[in-house]
Amino acid sequence: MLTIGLTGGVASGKSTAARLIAEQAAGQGASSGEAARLVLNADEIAHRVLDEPEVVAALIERWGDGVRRRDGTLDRRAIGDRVFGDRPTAEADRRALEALIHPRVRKRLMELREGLASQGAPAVVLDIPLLLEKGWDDDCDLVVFIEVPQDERRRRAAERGWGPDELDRRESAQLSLEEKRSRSDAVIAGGDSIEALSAAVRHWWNSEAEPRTRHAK
Ligand SMILES: CC(C)(COP(=O)(O)OP(=O)(O)OC[C@H]1O[C@@H](n2cnc3c(N)ncnc32)[C@H](O)[C@@H]1O)[C@@H](O)C(=O)NCCC(=O)NCCS
Ligand SMILES: Nc1ncnc2c1ncn2[C@@H]1O[C@H](COP(=O)(O)OP(=O)(O)OP(=O)(O)O)[C@@H](O)[C@H]1O
Repeated sequence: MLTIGLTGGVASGKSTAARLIAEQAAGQGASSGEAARLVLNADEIAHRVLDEPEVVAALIERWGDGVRRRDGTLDRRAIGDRVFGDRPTAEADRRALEALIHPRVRKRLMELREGLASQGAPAVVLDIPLLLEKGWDDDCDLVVFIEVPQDERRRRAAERGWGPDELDRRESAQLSLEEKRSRSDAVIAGGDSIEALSAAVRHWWNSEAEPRTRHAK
């Protein structure tokens, strides 16, 4: 099974690119559900981990009731303010959060990947924002950088409801775009339109990835 990892700037549309790659991997005639199961999204897994009772308890013990919503679940916005903000404690808080969340995300990712391999899936696409930072690219046969100009990414971040500085705060907690780009095997332009992204993915898949599916274990 070919393992493809995605990287890029924040709000570069990695999830959209992942879906398009998975559609190529699943092949013509595959349903959208069959393609979607080939994508493993670390943000989604991390959000589920944040619902685990021992994780909720540990974070409330660290930060108090300010990170808890009325219904008892964690308030991701409040946690984001602590770990990406300008507070002097932000970096230490982020490291503590990652130390709690990442081993659980990693375990789940590996289980899901094993499951796909045992079902004979042709490929898996890892949509993991911190792929390179955490060395999880070691698990990948191919790493793809999704390139989107910063003003377009800012526009998409604003559509998510993020304030003007949120993208910079999060990006400054990640490797530089230059490093992500230089450590990738391929660069796919994802700024113009979904149609252009789709065509670029198709071209890359046919020339670089599909031939590898025949050799990948
Ligand atoms: C801080 C949290 C609660 C904020 O939740 P929120 O819903 O606002 O953001 P979401 O999880 O959707 O992440 C959006 C983007 O923020 C960036 N981001 C998230 N966590 C981190 C981090 N630890 N370091 C750098 N950037 C990050 C990524 O680009 C990600 O795609 C959440 O991101 C979190 O729990 N982060 C720690 C776990 C983690 O590292 N997740 C990333 C994948 S493993
Ligand atoms: N090539 C593109 N052209 C136009 N719009 C796009 C393109 N790629 C993604 N989008 C749009 O941008 C928005 C964000 O995309 P998506 O959900 O894939 O990003 P994401 O995966 O959340 O971002 P991140 O890279 O931070 O993980 C979506 O509304 C999506 O439809």
